[in-house]
Amino acid sequence: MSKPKVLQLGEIVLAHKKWEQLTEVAEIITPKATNREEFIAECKSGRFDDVVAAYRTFPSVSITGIFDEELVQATPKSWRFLAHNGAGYDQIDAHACAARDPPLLVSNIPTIADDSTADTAVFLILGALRNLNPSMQALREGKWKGSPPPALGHDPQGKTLGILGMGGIGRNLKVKMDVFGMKAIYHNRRKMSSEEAAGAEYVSFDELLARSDVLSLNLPLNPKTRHIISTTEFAKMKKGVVIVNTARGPVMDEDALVKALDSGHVASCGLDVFEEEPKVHEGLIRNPRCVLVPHMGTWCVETQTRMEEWTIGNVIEAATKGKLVSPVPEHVDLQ
Ligand SMILES: O=CC(=O)O
Repeated sequence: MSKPKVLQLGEIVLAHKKWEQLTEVAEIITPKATNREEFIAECKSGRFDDVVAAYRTFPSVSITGIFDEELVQATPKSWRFLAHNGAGYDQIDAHACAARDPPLLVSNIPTIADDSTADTAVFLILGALRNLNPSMQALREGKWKGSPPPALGHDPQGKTLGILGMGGIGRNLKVKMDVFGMKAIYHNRRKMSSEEAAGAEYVSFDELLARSDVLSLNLPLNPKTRHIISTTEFAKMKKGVVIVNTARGPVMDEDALVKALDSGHVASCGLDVFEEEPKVHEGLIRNPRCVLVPHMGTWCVETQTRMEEWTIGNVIEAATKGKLVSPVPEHVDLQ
């Protein structure tokens, strides 16, 4: 009997052993396309007609483009599963995938990225709050702390950490920042139990904005959360607030952030994600009070290995059992 076909969209960098397990149960094919137009043509050409599942990475978007309605409609009906190697799946329109007949079911990696992403947020909180970046920059320019030295930073102890989005990463961050003596409040679509929120206090969105000394964005990007933080929201925050974003750039209006930084209303920020990656707003680059990291929240051997392994596990389950291990929340009831 022939093996089910799996489409590989993106490289396997670390989890080679797990990939071997997949090759024992599935035949792997790779696209010939080098851009979206070619990929859609390849989908329509019949070359993927027996594909049942695909493995995909973030960078493979350079070949396929985003999985929107147009692309989803071009995929063959045999292709039922899309295993995404990442926590955030904003490159995939989960609703268009669900609406296809039959649905194209999507999985992500639910908890594996929590530690490393929260760790990145800790780094950014401390860096931005303590105002470490100007003198780190001055040191490399041979100017020691810089002249005059930068404004004094602030201790995290006793400050209020506002968490917008209390999922796995928000919760993980809350627990870690307890050690630094921060008091955590949060806002989320739904109020969680005290245990789920690790004891953080639930507040309304406006109260979160008004009370936070540091505001950390930990929510997924979707049409409802795009620019959830913009001019109106900055105006409701304390003067001197610190903003940290390890979620997705477009949840915050970058132009509005730059204006709030320039006016001094926002004291400093720590960003791992940007609105138009890899482009970074000039107003952020020129401002030494911005701690900037080029989307490296999960850039660690251990996490990346586990992310690849988990995603391959989803593909194996799909190819051999016709279901996913960790479907995205929108698709849980569809399989
Ligand atoms: O940004 C990283 C992820 O969503 O996994």
